[in-house]
Amino acid sequence: MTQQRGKFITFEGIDGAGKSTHIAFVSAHIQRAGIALVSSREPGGTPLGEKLRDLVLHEKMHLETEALLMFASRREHIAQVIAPALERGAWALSDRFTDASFAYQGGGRGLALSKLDALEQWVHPDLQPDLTFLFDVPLDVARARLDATRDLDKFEQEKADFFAATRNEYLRRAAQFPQRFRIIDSTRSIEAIQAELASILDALLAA
Ligand SMILES: Nc1ncnc2c1ncn2[C@@H]1O[C@H](COP(=O)(O)OP(=O)(O)OP(=O)(O)O)[C@@H](O)[C@H]1O
Ligand SMILES: Cc1cn([C@H]2C[C@H](O)[C@@H](COP(=O)(O)O)O2)c(=O)[nH]c1=O
Repeated sequence: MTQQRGKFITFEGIDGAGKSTHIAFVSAHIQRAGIALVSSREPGGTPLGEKLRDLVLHEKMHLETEALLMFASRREHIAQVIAPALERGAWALSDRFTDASFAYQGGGRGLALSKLDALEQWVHPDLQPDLTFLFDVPLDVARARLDATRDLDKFEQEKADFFAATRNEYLRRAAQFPQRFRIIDSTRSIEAIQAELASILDALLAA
């Protein structure tokens, strides 16, 4: 019998929207259904990808260098982690994927979306998430959450207009691909959000 391909789930949102808070919950919910999974992040997810992450989150660089490094990290992540997991029937969870490149490098920084389309076609022509959670909050809510918790990296130090453009591009992508995106209103309590995540996951588990 052929092994059924696993599902690929991605988590997106502007910094501070709350996506990382919910990944452990999603992971535990899927594992309770008896499904093996891998959970990783972008940029990063492999030893090489984590080195690229350190560079791209802390060094100033040309916008196109930044986009290329995001896709370099992604190429390695797909080859080493995501594709092998899906092929053996495990599910793969990724804290950010290509929608983040469209939102941050395209929306936030203004890189032509046609260049991102070309990179996407080159790096993963046949791979798209089965489900993308977009954790959505107004900018002031995200900023207040970030300020309360940590030292800010290069992206997190960007100004409100950068995040407004990033959020708009996320919402544009969600409207473009409604079959895979679920927009999660992340102004609600963590418990209310997790009840919604559980019901979306249960539908996917039953499919
Ligand atoms: N629904 C929520 N209500 C209140 N606080 C929240 C909520 N979700 C997350 N937080 C808090 O906001 C902070 C940022 O959350 P988290 O790290 O999950 O954000 P993030 O979107 O993953 O950010 P980044 O992308 O920068 O890693 C954390 O302190 C978290 O506890
Ligand atoms: C994948 C990807 C990420 N980014 C940015 C978005 C965030 O600011 C950081 C990653 O940090 P996180 O808070 O741990 O999610 O990187 C990007 O600009 N482009 C991308 O493709």
